[in-house]
Amino acid sequence: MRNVYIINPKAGKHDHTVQFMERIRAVHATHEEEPEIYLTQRAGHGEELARAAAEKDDAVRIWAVGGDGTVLEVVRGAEFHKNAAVGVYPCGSGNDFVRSFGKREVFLNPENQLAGKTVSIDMIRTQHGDAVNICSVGFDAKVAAEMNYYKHLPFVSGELAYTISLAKCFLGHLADKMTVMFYYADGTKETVTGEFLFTLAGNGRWYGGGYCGAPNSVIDDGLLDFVLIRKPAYSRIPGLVPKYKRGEHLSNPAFSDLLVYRRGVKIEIQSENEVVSNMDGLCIKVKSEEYNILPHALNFILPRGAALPKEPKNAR
Ligand SMILES: Nc1ncnc2c1ncn2[C@@H]1O[C@H](COP(=O)(O)OP(=O)(O)OP(=O)(O)O)[C@@H](O)[C@H]1O
Repeated sequence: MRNVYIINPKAGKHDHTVQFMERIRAVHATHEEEPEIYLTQRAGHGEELARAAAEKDDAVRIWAVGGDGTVLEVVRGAEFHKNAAVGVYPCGSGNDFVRSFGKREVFLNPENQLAGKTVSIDMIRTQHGDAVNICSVGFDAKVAAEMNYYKHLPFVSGELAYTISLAKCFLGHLADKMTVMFYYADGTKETVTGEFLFTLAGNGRWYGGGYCGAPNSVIDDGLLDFVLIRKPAYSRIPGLVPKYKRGEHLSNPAFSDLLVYRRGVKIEIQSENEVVSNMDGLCIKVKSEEYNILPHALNFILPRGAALPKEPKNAR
């Protein structure tokens, strides 16, 4: 079994490469193994390195060492390769992807990683490349795009960056007229129209540096959770944001006139205006978007002490 580490030295607030390489070499030495360690040289390099590692036919574990952007690159390079499994050392600013499985510390422990098991998880196909965690269109995607600037400022955590960006975006354009078509697992469809703050497709649960946008999402069920929030009055927003952040929006009465919640295999979104589409933090402008489930597209290394998210009791 080969062990490949793809380290993004630009992830997070400081370069942890040297410290990390020492720990990795030490833990593999106890197993008499020599890991392969690569540093990303530029944006997109992680995907190239992961693909090159996965395309050799032997069994390989590829660890993304960085934040959610690094995870996305490595995942895109390794998806659909049966011989390859992807693990994560969350060293970025937000590190939202691993929150669905457990505590960050569990993932940062190399012994936990090496004692982990491989599970098969779903991914999301978009018109602009695949994603693994959460995709969204509208206001919260605009917040994610803005946040990419703030999170690299000194003393600004991923969570604070999201909050600053949120406050700034609330001063601008809030909602867009959208036509949204849901496709269900039984082959039926449903169309919903309205003025929406955003439309979200969750495979994982957390995004935006600690916002639980898809609290019921199960990452290996072959389905996506769709969360749409209609435009609220400005005066309600300060009360809604903390509840949304905690993932209470699916059950809290404060959202009952605003929430559309569905679970299916595909969503098509058409917007009257150009809107931002966010794929695991990668943002582009679109007028239409499509998110499809890719069942069991990725082998994922679940470290010892972490667990696959299960559907919460009384979720439906
Ligand atoms: N050598 C490099 N120079 C500049 N950018 C790089 C380099 N290597 C990778 N990148 C880019 O850095 C971006 C940010 O990395 P990443 O998302 O992992 O960290 P983060 O933004 O701190 O964490 P998070 O996304 O969890 O908030 C990635 O999208 C990646 O494309």
